[in-house]
Formats: sequence, C-alpha cells, structure tokens
Amino acid sequence: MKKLVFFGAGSMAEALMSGIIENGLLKGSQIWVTNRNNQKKLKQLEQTYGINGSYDYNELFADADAVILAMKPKDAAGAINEFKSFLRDDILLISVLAGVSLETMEQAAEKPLAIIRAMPNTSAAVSRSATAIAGNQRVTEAQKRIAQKLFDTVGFTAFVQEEQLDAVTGLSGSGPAYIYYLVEAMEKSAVEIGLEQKLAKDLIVQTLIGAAAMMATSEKTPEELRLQVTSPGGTTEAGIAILEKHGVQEAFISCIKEAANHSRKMGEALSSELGSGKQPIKLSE
Ligand SMILES: NC(=O)C1=CN([C@@H]2O[C@H](COP(=O)(O)OP(=O)(O)OC[C@H]3O[C@@H](n4cnc5c(N)ncnc54)[C@H](O)[C@@H]3O)[C@@H](O)[C@H]2O)C=CC1
Ligand SMILES: O=C(O)[C@@H]1CCC=N1
Repeated sequence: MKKLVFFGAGSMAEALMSGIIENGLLKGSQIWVTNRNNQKKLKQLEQTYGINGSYDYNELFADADAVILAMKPKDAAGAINEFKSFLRDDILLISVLAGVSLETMEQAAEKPLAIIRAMPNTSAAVSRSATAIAGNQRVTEAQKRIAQKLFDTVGFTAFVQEEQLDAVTGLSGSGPAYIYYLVEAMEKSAVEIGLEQKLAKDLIVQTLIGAAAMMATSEKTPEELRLQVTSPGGTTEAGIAILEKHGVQEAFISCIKEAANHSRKMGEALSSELGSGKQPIKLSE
C-alpha cells in the first residue's frame, strides 16, 4: 500500500495512524487525513505524525489505495454522499464505524465498491488492538491482505462473519473502556485505604499486565486462575463475596449485551434512515 486516507481525525483514527507509523507500515507522508472542519486538529496531527491534512477531495483521493472511514456512525452516510463521486473502483473502503452495515455503506455509495468493515479498539495506539474484520464480495484477496496487514500491524486480527461484528463491538471495541472503568474504581479505593496515587497506579497497571499475560500463556481458564488467587478464608474470598453481593459479574454481562445490542440498533436506525431518503444528521465540531 502506498497511500492511506483517513476520513475522521478523532480518537480511533489517531490510535490507528500512530500505531501504523510507529510500526513502520507506512511513513507519515503516505497518510492523508481529513475531518469535518477542525483545522487545528489536522495541524496538530501533521506536527505530531508528519501526516498530510487536507480538505481537498481531489488531493485526498488521488492514488489512494484505501480510505478508512472513522467518523461517528451518524455522520457516515452524509460523508459518503459528499465524497462518493471521487471513489474509484479500485479503492478499498475500510470502515471502523460501530453498527453501520456493509449494505448501508454500499447503498450510500450508490455504486459497487470493495468494503471491509472492521472493529478495532483504541489500544491500536500501542499496537495491542483486538480487531475483527468482515468484507463484502468485491474485496479481492490482495485487498484482504492489505486490511489484515494494516490491523496486524496494530495488534491481533480475526476474520469474522459480518453478523458477529455487533457482538465484537460490545465486547472488544468498547472493551478498553470497561477496563479503564474498573481501574478508576481500583484507584479510588487504593487512595481510600491509604496508598499514594502513583504507587497505586503502578501496582494496578502491573497487575493488569500480569493477569493478561497469565491468560494469554496459561492453559488454565480465567475461573481456574481466579481460584488460584483465592485462598479459602482469605482476603480475595472476602473481597469477591462483596462483588457477588453487588451482582458485579451479572452487571458486566448486561453491560456487554447492551453495548452489542446498541451497536445493532444504531445500524438498523441508520439503515432505515438511508432507506427513507431522509438526510442524515451531520455533526459539527
Ligand atoms: N473510540 C473508540 O474506541 C472506537 C471507535 N470506533 C468507531 O470509530 C468511529 C470514530 O470514533 P471516534 O474516533 O471515537 O470519534 P471522534 O468523535 O473522536 O472523531 C470523529 C471524527 O470524524 C470527523 N468527521 C465527522 N464528519 C466527517 C465527514 N463528513 N468527513 C470527514 N470527517 C468527518 C470529525 O471531524 C472527527 O474528526 C466511530 O464510528 C466509532 O464507532 C470503533 C472502535 C473503537
Ligand atoms: O462507543 C462507541 O460507540 C465506539 C464503538 C466501540 C468503541 N467506541
């Protein structure tokens, strides 16, 4: 791949471009980025990563191999409508948008296109994304390899059926936020039980890295690993009894199901909005 274009310059686009550049897959000069109207943000990305910011569609699409859609889902149909006349047949469209189906994007483009739908997460910024991808019939083997290489560069990639992507979104797309939420609670409690904030953060981060490494390398299930920590009559047992009392595991299960369901509902709403011919709502920054 020689030229990659990002439509959207928010958290997810920045996580991907920084991981791609950091790992040497592409140079900053091979990456082009546009957003709705935040010139300051484009300047900042240019300075940080040496990428090219532009609002000129001729310039953005010229010789582009792939275009990554990274705006909010509700801005997608409007964006595709704006740039569809610039899309050549041989450009690969890669969407990271939650919920928006391949069919909705094909309808918005109003022409046959090779489209890959991906669900990465923001850990792409540190080359640790968990990404699942699905493509439409027009995606060639060469384009599949381009997408796989791109997401392998920033972490782990799995090919899935498109129907599974809402579940992936609820699980690992949103997943980092659940972990940060948990860590917020760990940090608050650490301070309340007398630990200094910096020390608490170091201990928590190393605990997460260690637990993740155990799960990645051990044959044991998470439950078996948990039981190894839980001495009968000990501290862990006392702590987990409180989590059980508050239904924390059930809460996490409901959380992930709700996020997956929300992804599906967002997709359905956008698809029927497009079908009704209603102009999609546009956000401005
Ligand atoms: N933030 C995350 O952890 C993840 C986000 N995603 C998906 O990535 C997409 C972007 O999410 P964030 O980066 O969090 O959003 P964000 O709000 O940080 O960024 C959205 C960007 O899209 C731009 N934009 C809006 N309309 C545009 C248009 N017509 N043309 C070009 N750019 C336009 C905005 O100017 C902004 O730069 C969403 O669809 C989300 O579902 C997927 C996986 C994880
Ligand atoms: O919250 C969201 O909608 C996006 C999709 C997955 C993570 N962030």
